[in-house]
Amino acid sequence: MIRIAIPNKGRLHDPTVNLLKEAGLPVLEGGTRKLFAKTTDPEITYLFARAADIPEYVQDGAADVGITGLDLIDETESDVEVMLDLKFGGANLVLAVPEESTISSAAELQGMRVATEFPNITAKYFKNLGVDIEVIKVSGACEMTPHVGIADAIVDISSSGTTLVTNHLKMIEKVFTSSVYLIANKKTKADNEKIEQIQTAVESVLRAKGKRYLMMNVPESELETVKKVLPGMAGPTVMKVESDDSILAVHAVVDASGIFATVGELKKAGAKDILVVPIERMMP
Ligand SMILES: Nc1ncnc2c1ncn2[C@@H]1O[C@H](COP(=O)(O)OP(=O)(O)OP(=O)(O)O)[C@@H](O)[C@H]1O
Ligand SMILES: O=P(O)(O)OC[C@H]1O[C@H](OP(=O)(O)OP(=O)(O)O)[C@H](O)[C@@H]1O
Ligand SMILES: [Mg+2]
Repeated sequence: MIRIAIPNKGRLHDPTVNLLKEAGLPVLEGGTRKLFAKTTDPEITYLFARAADIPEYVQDGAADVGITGLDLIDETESDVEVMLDLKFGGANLVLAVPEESTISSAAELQGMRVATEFPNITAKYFKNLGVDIEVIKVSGACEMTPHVGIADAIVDISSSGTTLVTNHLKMIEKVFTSSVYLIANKKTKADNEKIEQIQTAVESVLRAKGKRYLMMNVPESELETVKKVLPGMAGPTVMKVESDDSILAVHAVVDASGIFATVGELKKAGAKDILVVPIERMMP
């Protein structure tokens, strides 16, 4: 039995549950108040936990696999296998000072106080720079501390940057870049087929998100021109259309990012009846 720890609430809960669903491992009989849930595979169960606790649960074997933020993994210095960047929940830990402050670099904070919810990451960061500071640990509302004389600067999570601006703070350094990762217990991970399958399934979803499946009809005479628009592929699939000898059906997987230009070029090259279809999962 493999137990996967996933965030029980907060901003990481929904995207995690969605990704698992897309990977073919939906959370069944879920609900935010439950501790455990099943999925379609009888050998996998979900354990709902606080995002911040997940790294230690996985390290200690309370869960075999986990999904949580890299900042939380680093902060807890958990000894886990970091397997895969899931490309959501992106945020930076930033060093910030009051708008009116003349301090513009970490080095200038020598001997000063820095408030944070991430004392370990903060201490490591300043130690690496050889700058002595006092870390003030807070458990929330960190942005307020420089304005009430508790700290001279903060290290806090920033994604849109709105909170900093609202609280009259400015970023002076980026301390840590985080996103959500798939992690595993180091002992269980070794040669565990089920964990490998979970990784493959999730990876296949991420890979597919950047791609689109294109289907089109192409007059036989235009095939070579159309093929030139679809470069870098293993080659499109070309099929005969039963009702019309002069028309070929061409299918190809293309990058989603360039789809606007690709469709325009295909049209110019003579392709017709173009369909752009999302791909659920892609396994190499
Ligand atoms: N704008 C953001 N603010 C806070 N955390 C964020 C943000 N964007 C991404 N994250 C990531 O989310 C994780 C924190 O999730 P967590 O569930 O603990 O916080 P939350 O959604 O703010 O919930 P809570 O209400 O319990 O604070 C961290 O890994 C963090 O990097
Ligand atoms: O750059 P932004 O997009 O503004 O996001 C950053 C803010 O979001 C988080 O707070 P959250 O909303 O989780 O409140 P909390 O402090 O109660 O956890 C974080 O602690 C920052 O304050
Ligand atoms: Mg929060």
